[in-house]
Order: sequence, then structure tokens, then C-alpha cells
Amino acid sequence: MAEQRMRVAVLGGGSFGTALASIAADNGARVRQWLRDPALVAQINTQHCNGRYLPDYAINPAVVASSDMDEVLAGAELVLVAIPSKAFREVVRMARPYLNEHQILVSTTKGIQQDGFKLMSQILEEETGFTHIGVISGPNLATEIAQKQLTATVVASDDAETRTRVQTALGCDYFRVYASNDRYGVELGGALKNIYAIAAGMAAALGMGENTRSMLMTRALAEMSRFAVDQGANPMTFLGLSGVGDLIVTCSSDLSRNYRVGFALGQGKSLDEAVEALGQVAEGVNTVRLVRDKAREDGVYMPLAEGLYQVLFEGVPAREMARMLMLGEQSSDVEFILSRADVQQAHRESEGHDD
Ligand SMILES: NC(=O)c1ccc[n+]([C@@H]2O[C@H](COP(=O)([O-])OP(=O)(O)OC[C@H]3O[C@@H](n4cnc5c(N)ncnc54)[C@H](O)[C@@H]3O)[C@@H](O)[C@H]2O)c1
Ligand SMILES: O=P(O)(O)OC[C@H](O)CO
Repeated sequence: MAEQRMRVAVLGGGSFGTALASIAADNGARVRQWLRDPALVAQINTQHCNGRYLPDYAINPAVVASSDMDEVLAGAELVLVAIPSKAFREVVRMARPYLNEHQILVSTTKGIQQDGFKLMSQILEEETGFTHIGVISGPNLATEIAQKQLTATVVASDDAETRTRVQTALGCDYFRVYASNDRYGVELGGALKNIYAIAAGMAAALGMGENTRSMLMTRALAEMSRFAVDQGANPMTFLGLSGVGDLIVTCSSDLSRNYRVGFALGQGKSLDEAVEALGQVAEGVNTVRLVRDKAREDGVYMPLAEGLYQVLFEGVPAREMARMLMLGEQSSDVEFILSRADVQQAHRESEGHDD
């Protein structure tokens, strides 16, 4: 008997939703993609192209787009939600009447909801109460996936069926899917790295070099890990694709929207101008605000997030902020080996001896 094709629904008509829909179709799945814009629906169905978000990409012709949520979700076994964080809950609520508990729901969105500091898979859980919930996250620039550049991602869920089904649906010769059971850590890494990508873009525009980028990325990882520990997550997850992997790509490539926003800011554009020129979502702008507030609330030391916040929202010049960060407290390299507190204590003692 012929193997049954997996039925996949993708919610979202942006670059990542479009790339994922096409991967699943390349893999032989029956794919339906939901998006709001009827003109884009028609373009995907007739020209197999998403001219607004991925103009040079030939979408697998088996992908069928629609603005009818019922039609898209009917019979779907796997639902991938690729909607920016600001609209994520609203779209999940629209979808809710057409969802059932047997379906696997996966967030692909790297952002945080302001209200309650919720990650997107927590919203999926809250809105549905289902058990097959997961996330995918990793170094996944949609434009490179569209070029079929060899790429890897992570599916994270504490539900083995969710992990296995996503690996089967999306794993192919140009897209490799690794599994994790640390859903929170994987999702947190994807959201946090956007902050540092903005800083990296800004540093590049200011003419800072590779030493600077390397310092920024490594200290970003230290800061992300500190925050993860505070949130009760496992910092070891950040050693994987969804942590250090995504940090590397997003801090190094001008295909990253967050990096591009930072670059535009470094060139002297205002935040509004930079975001408007981008015309797509750069989740880091919102995330830096939320993470900085949360870090202050919880007393977590996050000088890079704090510094970027002040540059973005309080008008502190980026060069001045870089100087202040360089002259900040003497600290430890790997805090899991030598703690910050120990370094500070040693400085206090040394100052005491000098008296
Ligand atoms: N693009 C990438 O390279 C990439 C890679 C990995 C993860 N992601 C994540 O995927 C998420 C989605 O990003 P994207 O790149 O596809 O975004 P995008 O900016 O390319 O497109 C966003 C899509 O969401 C739709 N949308 C926005 N508000 C909506 C609403 N209220 N109702 C319905 N649709 C709405 C837009 O119309 C558009 O189709 C982001 O959070 C991003 O972090 C993106
Ligand atoms: O374009 P960005 O900055 O949203 O980054 C896209 C992906 O998250 C890279 O993994």
C-alpha cells in the first residue's frame, strides 16, 4: 500500500512560512498555506512565487495557498505557525475553531509576548490546551533556505511524537532537523539572539572589526546563558544550533533583518526609519525592551541588552555606549568556571590591600 502523504498546514505568508511550506512540499507532503492577502494567495497559486517576501524563490507548485483558515487546517496533521509575535495570539485564536487535539502545533516564531513575558509555544499551549506542542529554531535565514543552502534546525518538544513527525516532515537533503526536549531553552535562544544581531549590525556600520564582533557574540552568549539560568532554563541548550548556531548566523549576515536594522541605526537612521525601510519583522526591537525590563526586575546582569536599549530608546550614541561597556566592571570569561562574584570579590580585596 502506498505511504500516505503527511498533511501540513503553514500559517503565515512571510519569508519563513513560505520557505517551510516549500520544504514540506519538496518532501512530498500535501501543503496548505494560510495568508491574509488575496493578491499574494493568487500569486503563490498561479505563479508559485511570493513576490512580497521571497521574490526570487520558485515555490514548490504543490503548495496551495488560501485565506480560508478552515480550508487550510482541514485534515492537517502538522500545523506550523510562522506569524510575527505581535500577531501570533490573534492568529492562533482565529485558527482555534478549526484545530483539534490530535494535531501537532509548532511555533517557528522567535519572539516574546509583552504580556506575561510569554514565548510563542506557551501561547499555543494556553490557547489550545493540546499536548503535541513544539518549536523549531536554529540558524535559518529564509533567503538561504530558499536557495537550498545546506541548513540545520532544531525541533524542540517534550513530546516525542512531535519531534519525530517534524523531523519526518521537514528533514531532507538540504534541511536537517535535530531534536531537543528543551522547548523553553531552544525557544528562548531564538528570541534572545535577535537583540545581539542588532548590536552586531550597528557595530559593523560603525566600522568595528572582527575582534569586536567576536567579543560581542561571545559576551552575548554569556549574557543569554545568565538570563536562561535566571529563567530556570538549561544554559547547555545554548551550545547547540538554536543558541550559538543562530547567534553566529544572525550576528554575521546582512540577510538577517535584525542585523540590517542595527546596520541602518549605525549609519545614523532613526529607529522608525530603520524599521520602515526594512518592511519586514525585526523581532529584536521589541525583544530588547522586554528582556531589559525583565532582567532589571529579576536583577540579572545584562550590560549588552541594557546598553542596546539605551541606544535604541533613550538616544545614547552607540559609540559612547560601546566605550562605557568597555570600561564597565572587570568580569569573568566563563562564569560556569569562575563566577563574576569571585572576580568582583578579588577586586574588592585587592583594592583593600592597596589602602
Ligand atoms: N525570515 C527568516 O529568515 C526567519 C527564520 C527563522 C524564524 N523566523 C521567524 O519567523 C517569524 C515570522 O517571520 P517571517 O520571516 O516569515 O516574517 P515576515 O516579516 O517575512 O512576514 C510576516 C508574515 O506575517 C503576516 N502577518 C503579520 N501580521 C499578521 C496578522 N495580524 N494576521 C495575519 N498575518 C499576519 C504578514 O502578512 C506576513 O505574511 C518571525 O518571528 C521570525 O523570527 C524568520
Ligand atoms: O532575519 P532575522 O534577523 O529575523 O533572522 C532570521 C532567523 O532568525 C535566522 O536564524
